[in-house]
Formats: sequence, structure tokens, C-alpha cells
Amino acid sequence: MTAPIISLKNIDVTFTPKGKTIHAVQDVSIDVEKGDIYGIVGYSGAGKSTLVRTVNLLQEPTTGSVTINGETIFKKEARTAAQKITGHELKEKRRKIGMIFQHFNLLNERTVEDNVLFALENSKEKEAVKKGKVAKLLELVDLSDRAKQYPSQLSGGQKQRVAIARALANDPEILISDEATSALDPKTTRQILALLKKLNDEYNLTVLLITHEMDAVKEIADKVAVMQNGRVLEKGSTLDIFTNPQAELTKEFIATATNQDQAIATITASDTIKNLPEGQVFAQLTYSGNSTNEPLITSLYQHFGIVANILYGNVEVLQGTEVGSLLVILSGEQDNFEDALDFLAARSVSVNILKGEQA
Ligand SMILES: Nc1ncnc2c1ncn2[C@@H]1O[C@H](COP(=O)(O)OP(=O)(O)OP(=O)(O)O)[C@@H](O)[C@H]1O
Repeated sequence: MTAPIISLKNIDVTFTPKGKTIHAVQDVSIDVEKGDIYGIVGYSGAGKSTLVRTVNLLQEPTTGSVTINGETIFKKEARTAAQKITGHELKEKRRKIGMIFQHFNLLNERTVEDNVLFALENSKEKEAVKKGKVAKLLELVDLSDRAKQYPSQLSGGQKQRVAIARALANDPEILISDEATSALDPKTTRQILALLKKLNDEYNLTVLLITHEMDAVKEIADKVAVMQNGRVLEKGSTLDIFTNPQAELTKEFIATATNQDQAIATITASDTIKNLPEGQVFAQLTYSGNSTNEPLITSLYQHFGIVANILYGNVEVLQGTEVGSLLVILSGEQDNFEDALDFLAARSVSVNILKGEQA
């Protein structure tokens, strides 16, 4: 197996402003394979930006190691001196890691093409070659007709596309997207995410997608790590995390991204659930892939005499696999409930009891 393109091991980042200690990142280890779109999701202050800034050493870890393409560019253990690559080597590495940000960071007094050209400042290529490259990049992000305009003449989505063209100017292998869609409306967000996915598909560009929106992860990420208070709570394939989230925070993010939180809130407040008869259970069933081919609801009745009254249903397609969610009221023989739950678990249907006997 080839080495991960990014390997962060036991990363700690501690800040001590005015004698106060802030553990911004605590013992985080993440491996990103070449060609991954790897989402890092968490609320503001979770430590996402600090963590990704260690990838190109814009932020040196307090302890831990950073390995890019098999080469350890930084390593520091407690009470030993840091080992790191030289300034020149680091500069070279950084050129191969593009970054885009929430507020685009464009130069307002330069035209669109000059903003992209600026990234090639240190390139030894002839001016005409550089200009040709800029033209190609603008074509790639569908902004050829805006080359001579200034950032102030562009929409947010267009500005972000200029930033993407600029980030790609040095043919990076990795693109770090730090809340790049957070200032954009939902439609523009989808367009930018689609562009990142296209770059990933066509150029095998590895993308680190930092976001507070699980929706963005759901759209394009293959893998995801969920962060809180500087730590990774859980990580894995997007499909696994969506079908079987462990941490409460992850469940919360997923519920928001799939609009289930709204459905759960509305249904929980309804008279049907408020007056749920004794012995009945209000539950959320989440399933993926093969189990969707089985007539689960029919099976519950046939095998266990359990009736499922469906109040809400939703299917998402993640990485080509359906992930379904049902809000149901289950009723039937008490004695059969446990067997029915085992039956569902055996088919990788996760059951979250929201109200009723076993809640
Ligand atoms: N240079 C710094 N000096 C002191 N504290 C810092 C510094 N940079 C970040 N922090 C603190 O580290 C913690 C993590 O911040 P970080 O910006 O990494 O979080 P985040 O998840 O990216 O959130 P956001 O999306 O709001 O930037 C916060 O408590 C923040 O205040």
C-alpha cells in the first residue's frame, strides 16, 4: 500500500495567550489517502483550522508528527527538540498544497487574471507560459469572460472560483478548503462543492474539506472526522458515519444535514407522539445499502407481529449508496420487541428509540 498523502500523528497544539492555556488540538491522528475528499467537521472553536494549518506547518504542532507523501516534515515529542525540514524545502512543499478560505482572500486592486498570476510569482516560466496557464485555469473554473474584471465586480461564488484557480496555479496535490462555502448561499455552495468534486475526479486532487456543515460533507466527502474541543470524536467513511454515528454531536450534525431534526421536532410535538399509548415505541430507523432491498417493515410484522406505522421517510444517496431514515411508531407484543430489535441490528439497521418503553 502506498503511504497516505497526509499523515498527522498525535497532534497537539497548545496556545498560551497571556499565560492562559488553550488546548486547541489534542492528540489528533488522521490519515488522508491520495484522492480522498476528507471532511473535517465541527462547530466554531473545535480546532479544525488549527489542525489543518499543521498540514503545511502554517501552525507548528506543540507535539506530534506531520508526514506528507511519506516524508516527515515535522516531528516533535514531549521534551525533545522539534525535527523539521528546511525553510526552502517547506516553501516547496507549501506550493503543492493549495488553500481556499471563507473570505476568498483576493487582492482587490488586481484583476481576476492578475490574482491568479500572482500565485505564479516565483515560477521561473516565461510570462507567456504563465499567462497561458492562467487562461486555462480560468477556463477550468468557468470564468474566462471575467479575466479583466476586479473582485468587487464578482459574486461570492465567482470570487471563490477565482480563489480556487489561484490555489491550483502551482499544480497542488492537496487542496485545503477552510470553510470555503460558509459565506455562500446554498445554491452557490453546491456549485463550489461540485467544482471541488470535479477537480477531485478529473485530477485526483486530494481535498481536505473543513466545514461546520455536515451537508457539505454529505455532498462530496468520502471520509469524515468529527471534531469537538480539539479532539476527533469519531472518523470513518462518510457512509459508515452517516449510517452508524456514535457520538451525540455526530448524530446532531447528521440530523441537521438530512433535515431530520426538523422532522423529529415536529413529529415529537404532535399529539400522536405526546399521547403515545403505553407499549408503543417512537423510533428512528436508519439503514443503508443492502438492507434497503429487504422488505423490513413487512418482515417485522411477519416474524414478530410488530406493526410499524411510518410517520416520515427520507433517503439520501451517499457515495452511490442509499441511506434511508424512517420515523416510525412500533406496536406489538412486548415480548417480541427485543427479538425484532436484534433482527434489525443483524441487518445493520440502527434503531434510535426516541420515545416509549425502552427510551
Ligand atoms: N493563534 C492563536 N492564539 C490563541 N488561541 C488560538 C489561536 N488560534 C486558535 N486559537 C484558539 O484555539 C481554539 C480552536 O480554534 P480554531 O480556529 O482552530 O477552531 P475552528 O474549529 O477552526 O473554528 P472556526 O471555524 O471558528 O475558526 C479556539 O479556542 C481558538 O480561540
